[in-house]
Amino acid sequence: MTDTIPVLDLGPLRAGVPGALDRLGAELRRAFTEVGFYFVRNHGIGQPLLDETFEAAERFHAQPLDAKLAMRINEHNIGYMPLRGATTRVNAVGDVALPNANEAVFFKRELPADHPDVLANVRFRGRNQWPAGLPGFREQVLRAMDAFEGLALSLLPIYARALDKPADFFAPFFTEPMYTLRMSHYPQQEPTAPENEFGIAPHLDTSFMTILAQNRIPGLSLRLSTGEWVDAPAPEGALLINGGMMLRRWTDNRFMATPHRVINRSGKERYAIPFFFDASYRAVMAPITADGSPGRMEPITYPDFMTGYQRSNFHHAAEKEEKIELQGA
Ligand SMILES: O=C(O)CCC(=O)C(=O)O
Ligand SMILES: [Fe+2]
Repeated sequence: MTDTIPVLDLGPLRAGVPGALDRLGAELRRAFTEVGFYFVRNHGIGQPLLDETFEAAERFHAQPLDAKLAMRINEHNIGYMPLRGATTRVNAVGDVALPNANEAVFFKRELPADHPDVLANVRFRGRNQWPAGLPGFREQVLRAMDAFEGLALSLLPIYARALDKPADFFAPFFTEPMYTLRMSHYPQQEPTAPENEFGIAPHLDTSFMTILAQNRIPGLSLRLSTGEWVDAPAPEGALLINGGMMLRRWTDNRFMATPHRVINRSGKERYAIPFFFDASYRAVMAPITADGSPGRMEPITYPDFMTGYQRSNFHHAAEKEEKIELQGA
């Protein structure tokens, strides 16, 4: 399986070796036309930072339920989503009836109280909610998000070259990228749990790029283009990266978004810290076609895309959307 998922070594690029960018671009193109996932090595994010972020996720979820519910997820998609708070209804590979067996908390870029988007209550531009009783937690989350953002930005020239664009092609779209750090807790699923109960059901991410730190507890699997589900390997020191629906759409379906799922029958508690990375809030993403033609999809922004998606997948969003629609009616 490590044979199947390409491994991109960022060492030569970071060392400024001539030709490294174009070589990585070719490898990335292959990754996104054949698999939809790739590993990066020599990515520059230290293992201690990742370990401490996993620990922070564990500390967060170990709090009493009341403390977590005090920062319940809101219309900005920031805060705590209780166990079985989401059912994967769209993008699924099969029919999924049961809510996902995970609880999660979501953080976005830290915005000051007087930021114009905060003052105007612009959707998905709200302030983070932080737990009251966890010293050092906020700082840890901010450190992790900074590190993941830095890595994601450093990969953009590779994406540009993979699409035969100049290295700085993506820069104007990512002046203040949107991102979300999700800290998930997958309780052990009982051996007697129904077949169609998942930690997270088969889905596509919405993102342009998802960075996933290696997990010591297995459970993640991917669906190859052959239709076969395979367990994701976890090579030491590497990070797993995939593209979601935004990448697929923006590349006019040239780059694939690959279905994946989690089942936690490991007999242990499992935590995950995926980082979802997208263009700036107001960036207009018109299809990047091979021949410069307009492409199949309409140009779209992050909020327009996300509001369409949210309506179908998150229970809290569905309720909110209904209220919003009623207000507008
Ligand atoms: O828990 C994992 O390993 C992956 C989680 C995932 O696919 C997601 O949160 O979108
Ligand atoms: Fe995912």
